[in-house]
Amino acid sequence: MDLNPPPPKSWSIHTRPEIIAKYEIQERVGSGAYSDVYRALRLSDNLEVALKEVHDYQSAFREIEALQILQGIPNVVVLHEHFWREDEDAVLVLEFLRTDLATVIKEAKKGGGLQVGEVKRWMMQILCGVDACHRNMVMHRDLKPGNMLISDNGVLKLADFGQARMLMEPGYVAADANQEQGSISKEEYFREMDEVKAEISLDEMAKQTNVHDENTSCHATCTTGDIEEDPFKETCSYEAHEGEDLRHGFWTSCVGTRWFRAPELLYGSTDYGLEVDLWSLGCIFAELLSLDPLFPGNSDIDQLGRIINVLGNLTEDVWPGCSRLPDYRIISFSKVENPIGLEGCLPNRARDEISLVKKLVCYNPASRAAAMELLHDKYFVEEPLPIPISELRVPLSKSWQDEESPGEWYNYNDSDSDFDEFGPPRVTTTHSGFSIQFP
Ligand SMILES: Nc1ncnc2c1ncn2[C@@H]1O[C@H](COP(=O)(O)OP(=O)(O)OP(=O)(O)O)[C@@H](O)[C@H]1O
Repeated sequence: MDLNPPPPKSWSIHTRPEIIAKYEIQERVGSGAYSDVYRALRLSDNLEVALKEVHDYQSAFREIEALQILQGIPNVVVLHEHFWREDEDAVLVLEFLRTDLATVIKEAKKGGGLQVGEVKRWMMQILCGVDACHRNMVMHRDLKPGNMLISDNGVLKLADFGQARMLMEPGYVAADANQEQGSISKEEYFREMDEVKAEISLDEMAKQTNVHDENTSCHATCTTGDIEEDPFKETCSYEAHEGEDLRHGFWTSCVGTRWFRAPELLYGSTDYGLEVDLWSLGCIFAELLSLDPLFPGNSDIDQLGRIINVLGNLTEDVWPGCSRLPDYRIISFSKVENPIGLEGCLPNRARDEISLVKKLVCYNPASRAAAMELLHDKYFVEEPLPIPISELRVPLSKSWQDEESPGEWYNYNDSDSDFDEFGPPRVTTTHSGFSIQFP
């Protein structure tokens, strides 16, 4: 159902002379946790663009940096230019993309479904985009169908890099569906990422001060370094701006949209990597196959509960080392005797489709297949073949907000609501504090 957009959070874009001198603002077409997005025309040539006014410093910084690194990659949204002056919100000028993968799924569910050849072509485009991000050591951290925008001619583009992290200096070869891959192996890029993370000393981290904006969300953090420095002084960097909790590691676990959030994040990991994107990919692929979200949790505990009901309990047998996850001993679930398995979530789907999802939706991050590997999966070269991009059915517009969406960051910090929704927990005291068990 298309609903009217809520009122914009700011009208400042209409009063910015440097913007209205170059663009004619048409209408607001979307908004997110930190942004308002407008359709506009570039006065010089009438090109349709999206003006994304970002109300959060860190989010703007990350998005601009990631899009600059990923410039020229066919499956990533184009950043034409940006405006960002002191004391003003950043405004990103992006290519305008009318619809998204969430709308494709919604339309398919309304009637007709998706043909296997269509599913394969959407998947391949997603894989090309994610592979390019990972080759450039960009961890997106918020992959979901609504962040996969689609052009009128069927090209899918990853968007919304406001939560992305740059893991190291860019320079890897961009992925292209028609190009031979292999300039860097999965092992290499995960190893290099680990090395880079190891190089960041805790001393350096300790110099940083987090500034939490309680009115926005738990990932709205920045550092004193951020504020003082010109954000674009360095063309590339590995930023150690996170580290909310130096006892654990370098990253915040508070990222991504719940339904697509990897179990290591749900268990509070701060030492995770590109594999969190691979989990999200698996959830998106399952949704393309079933037209329903794989794990539509209504709280973080419910999210974990749903995953456990499908994959079984998380134990050292399935993921050696999982018991060291920060919240592993705090949140425990009763034994699930008969997990339904991914087969149970994808009835009527072929074995090779389920096995593709299994390569991504698995507890142990090290077992998840890299995007590059999946691009070479036999699934994509077997009949029925992926249909040409020009034959994809593209919705004419985007459904506004999904009424059933998990509400992104809504109530993330409200742990009480999580517990209420899941059922009565059993709380016991332990030598290190307490433990909560859910039925
Ligand atoms: N390039 C674009 N072309 C057309 N519409 C866009 C574009 N970029 C964003 N939008 C629209 O604006 C909405 C908000 O954008 P986006 O998701 O990037 O913002 P956000 O504040 O980072 O969101 P989120 O709350 O998901 O983190 C999107 O759902 C989409 O509808």
